[in-house]
Amino acid sequence: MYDRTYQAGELVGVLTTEPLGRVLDYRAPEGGCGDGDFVEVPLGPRRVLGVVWGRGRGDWDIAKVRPVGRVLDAPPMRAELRAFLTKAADYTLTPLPQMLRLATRAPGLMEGAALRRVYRLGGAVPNQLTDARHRVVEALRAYGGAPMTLGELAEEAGCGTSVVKGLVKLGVVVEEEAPRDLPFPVLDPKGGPELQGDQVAAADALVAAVAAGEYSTTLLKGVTGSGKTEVYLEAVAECLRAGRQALVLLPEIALTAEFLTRVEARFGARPAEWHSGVTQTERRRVWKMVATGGASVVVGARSALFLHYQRLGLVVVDEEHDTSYKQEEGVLYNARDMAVLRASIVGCPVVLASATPSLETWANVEAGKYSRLDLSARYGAAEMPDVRAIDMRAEKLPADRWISAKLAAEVAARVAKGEQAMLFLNRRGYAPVTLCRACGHQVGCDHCDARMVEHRFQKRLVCHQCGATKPVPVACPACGVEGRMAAVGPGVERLAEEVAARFPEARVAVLSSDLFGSARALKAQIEAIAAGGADIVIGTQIVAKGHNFPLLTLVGVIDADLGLQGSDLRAAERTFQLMRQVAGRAGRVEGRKGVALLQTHQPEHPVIRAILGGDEEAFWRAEAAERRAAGVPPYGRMAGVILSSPDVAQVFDFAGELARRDGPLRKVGAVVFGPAPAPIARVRGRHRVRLLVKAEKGVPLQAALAEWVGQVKPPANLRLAVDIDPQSFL
Ligand SMILES: Nc1ncnc2c1ncn2[C@@H]1O[C@H](COP(=O)(O)OP(=O)(O)OP(=O)(O)O)[C@@H](O)[C@H]1O
Ligand SMILES: [Zn+2]
Repeated sequence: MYDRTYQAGELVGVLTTEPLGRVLDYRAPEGGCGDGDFVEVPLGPRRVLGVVWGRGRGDWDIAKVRPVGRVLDAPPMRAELRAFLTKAADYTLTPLPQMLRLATRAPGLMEGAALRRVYRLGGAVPNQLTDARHRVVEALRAYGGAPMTLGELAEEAGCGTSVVKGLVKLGVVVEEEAPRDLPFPVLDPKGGPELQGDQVAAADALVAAVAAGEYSTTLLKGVTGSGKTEVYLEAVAECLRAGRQALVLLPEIALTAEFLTRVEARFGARPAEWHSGVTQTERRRVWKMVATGGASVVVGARSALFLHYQRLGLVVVDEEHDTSYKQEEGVLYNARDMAVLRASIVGCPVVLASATPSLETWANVEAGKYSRLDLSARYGAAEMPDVRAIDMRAEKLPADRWISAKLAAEVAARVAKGEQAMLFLNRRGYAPVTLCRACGHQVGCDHCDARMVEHRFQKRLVCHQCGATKPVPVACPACGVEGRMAAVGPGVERLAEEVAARFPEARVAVLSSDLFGSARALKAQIEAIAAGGADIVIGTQIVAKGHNFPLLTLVGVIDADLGLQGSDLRAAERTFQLMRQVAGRAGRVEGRKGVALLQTHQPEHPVIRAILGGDEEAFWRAEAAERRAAGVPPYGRMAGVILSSPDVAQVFDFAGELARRDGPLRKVGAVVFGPAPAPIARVRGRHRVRLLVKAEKGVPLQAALAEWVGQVKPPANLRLAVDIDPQSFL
């Protein structure tokens, strides 16, 4: 896609974010325009944002072709990004306008540069602040001193604007007219820790890859606590020296705060931050600065892949196995795979870091497509934890208790020594089921085929599918008998109750994504735990990822079998990754050896044995052999088609017709399975039906899929989504 310029009046194609299904023809404006220019074009009565996308097609009534309104004052979109969007759209079968929307999600793109009034911390030292005033100061600190508009600041602090104005009078907060969009401070690549053992060779290899300035993908596999982060930050440093930009993707916003602090310590200033929790003002600044070179390092969530890098030199995907890299709503894409695609188009290296890589990545290494670097020991003298099973069949626990005597004794021993214990249960809320003891009825959601989960903290039942809530009923909604509704099974809140009863002296902290109003509150809690502010930590999967709790020496997994149920083809892989990851939180400091105890009803299960045995390569080989035999990913290809409609008969009829007209799929040897009701057969009042397409690796599946679904036009209220390489089968 080479760039051309067009003289005034020449026909140009313009791609907009409107769902039109095609690039529209316009005439180049006075002064001409070029490929990639951001333009404002008339569309019906409106003016919309677009990007010049090649020469005009000329297949439009020439008398109706209108001129481009104006060329915007923004750096043009590079050919590289246009090519990436095109290929990503083709790969995920997403209409191009929807892809463009991912790349233009910055506010105010159509406005020019101007001054605006912003607020930042001033010199005056605050003392004796009211609660609301204190929150304003904290909000400014949390964003590392980045200025905010009055509205943003008041919203972040949860107070009225008069509180901010009051602080301005005191000199604690400064009000000023600032040019929009200041560049980010320059990061200093010098310094960094002295690397040890196999860290040295790994960092050298990554630095060399950055210096080469060519596409390559490297798996950086290192046991938990081995220094993967320190190693890839050396590659980031090399990128800074070479005057290129680095992107570090993290799987979860909750991890960014800790990570930014770490980058600041290493490079002397904070990098740009990009995710859904960032203010509009800051988003706009990041978008512009990335495009003009005023930001050299971006730390972000998957959507940071769609920024307009001026000179991208490195992409790091941390915890590359993490399922949250798969976007499950709107455009269905896997950020890890798209990172590799973008890097291959730009011509820069990708680092995939993980202690427990995905089988996809492992297989790509085996096939010689990716290279691999290993860090086999923890940093310093810290040792890997012992992992052991507790056979729950022998434990005979009463029905409302979940901590075995063995685990309880270990917890008590840690608490007595002043160390920390973590209890892991991957279930939010108080109890997964609310049941009537008189008739057996289970309370379900009114809009979904899902049971309501009791959240005692909120005093409500919550649907984890659609978010609907209702009070816990006193009388059974089915039989009307009062006072027999009972909570069945444990969630973290209920586990916390058991812990409080059994260890009344211990300080207990519960970490679950729904218990924190903001990322900041969660960060504060994590810091408090790291500093020794709790004896027992109870958590869902947010505790498994990336955190460093130096005092933690015991991890107890309440139900190691939880992930093994169900028919997901990745159940074994996911359980293995999660258990190894959570066990890896224990004993991260030298002299404090850690232990992980897995409560299980099936200690002989091959996956549980693999987790205990710790022979990872053997596990991957066995898992790979099974998938190969079954012809499923990564050794075969899959695509899911999810159809939904308020009308159950209509959606089954339509799915049935699609399944019968499978000619385009058969041409490439692909087979369609279904239709079948989706495991969650109704969400938000819509009935859901799935089709699954399986094909051999290497066949042109996307083209066949496009032809196949293109044969029949869905009725107006039926939604059809194609999920290439599906990760979840709900
Ligand atoms: N060469 C080094 N010099 C000083 N400290 C180091 C070095 N390597 C690692 N560390 C420290 O050891 C700890 C673990 O390192 P790091 O967080 O980079 O490991 P990781 O492999 O990314 O861990 P995880 O997979 O568990 O997230 C950190 O506190 C880090 O600062
Ligand atoms: Zn629901």
